[in-house]
Amino acid sequence: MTTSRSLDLAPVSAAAGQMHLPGSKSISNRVLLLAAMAAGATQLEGLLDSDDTRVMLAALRQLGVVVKETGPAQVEVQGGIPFAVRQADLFLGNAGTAFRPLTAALALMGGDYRLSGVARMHERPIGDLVEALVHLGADIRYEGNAGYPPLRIGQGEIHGGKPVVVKGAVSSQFLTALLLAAPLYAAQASDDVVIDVEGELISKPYILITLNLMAQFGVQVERQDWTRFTIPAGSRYRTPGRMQIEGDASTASYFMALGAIGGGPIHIHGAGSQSIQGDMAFADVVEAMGATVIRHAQSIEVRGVLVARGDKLKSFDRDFNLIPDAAMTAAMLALYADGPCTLRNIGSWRVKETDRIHAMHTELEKLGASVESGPDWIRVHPMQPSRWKAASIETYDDHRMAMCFALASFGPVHVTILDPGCVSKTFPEFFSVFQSLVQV
Ligand SMILES: O=C(O)C1=C[C@@H](OP(=O)(O)O)[C@@H](O)[C@H](O)C1
Ligand SMILES: C=C(OP(=O)(O)O)C(=O)O
Repeated sequence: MTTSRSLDLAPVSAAAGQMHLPGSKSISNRVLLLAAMAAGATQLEGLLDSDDTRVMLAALRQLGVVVKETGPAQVEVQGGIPFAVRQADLFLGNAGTAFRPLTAALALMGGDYRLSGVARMHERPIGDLVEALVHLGADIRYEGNAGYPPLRIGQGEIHGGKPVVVKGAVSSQFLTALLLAAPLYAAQASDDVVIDVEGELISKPYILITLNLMAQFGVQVERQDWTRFTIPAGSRYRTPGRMQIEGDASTASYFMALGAIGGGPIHIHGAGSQSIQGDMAFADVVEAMGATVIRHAQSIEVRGVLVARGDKLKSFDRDFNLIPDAAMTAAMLALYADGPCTLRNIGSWRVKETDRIHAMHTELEKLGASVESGPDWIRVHPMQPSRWKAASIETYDDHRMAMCFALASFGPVHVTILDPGCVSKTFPEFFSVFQSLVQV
């Protein structure tokens, strides 16, 4: 039964069927901004319709960018810089992919802006990005705590010449933000724009998404390893005319998992071997755990074991730095493994929609699981059949907590998901799609 406050999931035994992924969040928010910065009209097809893209769309419209809805999941963006509106107060919810890139773009736009979000967004760090932009001459002030939103952005005096230095250990979105915004001043610059990464860079595959999409909008970035990125002087965005957005690979992870523990086959349409998203590597994770994966160009099929009948997946001890979002799904699969599963190098979980290491640890224990965790790792022990406890799972306003814990319904107890509506951050229809694929 569904209420707005909770969703009761009865034990399920198997899963099979077909599903179509909603558009990729990471790609949708990048191409909305790219299309807004590229002169002329861009048709975007397959756009994600969720909280994170709605705040980006609303912000762009507030900034004077004309965006017309031309069909389902389809918009036409009339781009051009600078944006027409030079003064705006923008609310960006909890969308990192809107907040970070808009901070960089608006810092170079020559207007006066205020950027804020939900309370949790004001606890998510942005200092490394602000520091890089301020060194470049941007005028950015913290309205509350130093290092965190809300931000006030003024006109600044951007000076080129030196490399822009950014740290990448807290979030790759800071580098993505600088890269996406770089053509705003590379267009007029007489020298190439150089961005250097200081120290470790996490979540690297997301940078490849950024570079790929910038190239589709006419800007070729030269990458030297993961330390130096060069945007040629004179680079400016050109509209590709039309762009098809692929399905969301992080969302695909829940359905790959469903095939792996519910027998399958689950056929996931919208992203496959041609995907530009790093989270497609979650297919390798389920494969290593014993599932059979068939990769098509734009879809993927997963068959697996029947954990409700007592079958087991193989355990793992793995570094998940490259796929931090899909990693949460792997933590759930650990319940059905043949030994303890360790997820390493996931320190960024602490600063996402919630402290995900804490949240996962706490909620898995409510189900009866034995869990250990440290600053940047978590270990989940497989569930013994007699240990399962019916539980109400807190979701901490984190869409991935809600989507992950749906996978607990393969245990023998009822699982209640609290505030299931929080899936609207990236996949408002998640639970109806999930329920259409499972059998009691
Ligand atoms: O650039 C992106 O689209 C994203 C990068 C990742 O963040 P971090 O780089 O902060 O790990 C990821 O967790 C987030 O959901 C989307
Ligand atoms: C970390 C996430 O989101 P954001 O884009 O807000 O960083 C996520 O979707 O898991």
